[in-house]
Amino acid sequence: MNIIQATNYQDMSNQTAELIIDTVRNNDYVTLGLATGGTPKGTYQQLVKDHQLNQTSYQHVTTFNLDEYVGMRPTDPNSYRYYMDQYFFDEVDIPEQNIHIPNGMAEDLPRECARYEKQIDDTNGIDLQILGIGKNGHIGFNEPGTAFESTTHVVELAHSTRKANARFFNHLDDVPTHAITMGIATIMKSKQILLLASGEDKAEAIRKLIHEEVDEHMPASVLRHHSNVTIIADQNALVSA
Ligand SMILES: O=P(O)(O)OC[C@H]1O[C@](O)(CO)[C@@H](O)[C@@H]1O
Repeated sequence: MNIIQATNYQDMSNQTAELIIDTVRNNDYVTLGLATGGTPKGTYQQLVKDHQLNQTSYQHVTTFNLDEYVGMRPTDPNSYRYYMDQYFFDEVDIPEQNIHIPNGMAEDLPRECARYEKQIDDTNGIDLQILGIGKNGHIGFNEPGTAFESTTHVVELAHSTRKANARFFNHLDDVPTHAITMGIATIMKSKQILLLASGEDKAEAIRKLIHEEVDEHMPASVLRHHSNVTIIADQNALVSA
């Protein structure tokens, strides 16, 4: 695993954006795997800035998001679709038909998961996957104990994850209990992975990821079995590493 130490959140965001921009500019077709949450917001801001300043185009880019809440309409401000529109898609020239996010409103959720997984495979897989990390080591919404062989599936969110995400909602009770997420095996099929982490809150998870053994109770640890992973973390997230 490569580890890039950034000085702070802004530096982490700038360095991540530069790597994404390089990939987007230097390939005729690119499939990006995208993450939500607080961590990648600054990266999207940099991508949008670069699109406005340097006209980096996303016409040839296809995207697959990691996850979406079950039962949440895309127009709900707390949905990940809304987040992506707000911070990235509405601000660049990506064609609507190139955007993919699991449909949390699907009536048949297992079927939606299978459809999403197949769509990723049919697009020839993800070239560059962006990941955040939960304090408990989750990637996407794959909570501790998720099988490393898992593909896109429905998960029940850990209480700690709902609590952490409650900051985006009015009340903890409003945080959905379930989500659709790419599985660990789906993430591992990506050709290249960038995992971002900022702040002391993530230091313990990053320490375990780097130093402890690969174990399903620490979902992110699976990344040590991937041949092209870069951790881009700021100093605070690396204090224990
Ligand atoms: O970036 P944050 O907000 O700390 O979240 C970390 C991780 O948790 C999630 O938001 C899910 O809880 C992921 O999407 C994200 O990668």
